[in-house]
Amino acid sequence: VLPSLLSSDCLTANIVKSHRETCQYRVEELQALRWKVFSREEVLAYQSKSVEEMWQRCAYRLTDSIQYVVEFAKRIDGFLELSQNDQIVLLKGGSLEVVLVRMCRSFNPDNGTVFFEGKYGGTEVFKSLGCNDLIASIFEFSQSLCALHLSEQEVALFTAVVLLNPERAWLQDKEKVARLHSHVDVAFKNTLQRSHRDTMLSKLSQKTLQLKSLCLLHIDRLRSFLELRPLLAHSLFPPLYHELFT
Ligand SMILES: COc1ccc2c(n1)CCN(C(C)=O)[C@H]2C(=O)Nc1ccc(OCc2ccccc2OC)cc1
Repeated sequence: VLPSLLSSDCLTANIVKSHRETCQYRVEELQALRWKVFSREEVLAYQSKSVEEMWQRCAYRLTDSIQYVVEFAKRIDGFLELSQNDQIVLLKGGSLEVVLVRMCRSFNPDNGTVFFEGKYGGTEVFKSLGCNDLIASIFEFSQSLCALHLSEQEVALFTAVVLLNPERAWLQDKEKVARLHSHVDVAFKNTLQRSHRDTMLSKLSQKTLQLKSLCLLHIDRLRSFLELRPLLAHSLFPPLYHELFT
């Protein structure tokens, strides 16, 4: 038992450290900004932006976050030992899922606002995107994830489990990813048991299903936005966003 517990604790420490180094904003910073809510005028300004400009702004903001998720993945013991192909498959399939889990740290459940471009705003800020169902689902997901009151350690381990998903299509060495995934899963379960939070596991598996449908909805809304503007994708979005989602 001892060796596996030691290695599991080492992996937990590595993942928590990797999260802390790549989480982009510390929770304290995000909490301290909660009072900075967009004014009526600022909301109206966002709502008068074109669909294209709003999609571009969101794509750039999300791509900022995704770059931190790429760095998080690279610091997880074992990730860089996977083939390049499998590293890209896991990031293509999981980076937005990780961003959406991390986003709960920058969501204020008391007034249903999320951090965006320096202040907090509600769903009305994103109206000109023209995909209120995607935005509503993201806010509902953040609200329900906040209700679990995940610690930073739990966010770190949960996002590592989400990222190292051996069921992603096109993996070359599925067994190798499955071994890495099971090590992280054991580390996560040990951590939850020690803090008597193992009731969390069933709730988190539901969250994983919701993440999958959220990301499919994002791809679907992005596709319908682009099918009317075929040439725009290359000029409008950061290359990484384009590479991951189109
Ligand atoms: C990792 O956690 C976080 C949380 C928040 C932020 C960040 N990181 C990076 C810094 N950031 C800044 C600078 O604004 C925040 C941000 O991106 N906020 C934000 C962006 C887009 C939103 O909805 C639109 C949308 C969501 C999903 C998919 C497609 C979408 O639209 C096309 C909502 C909020």
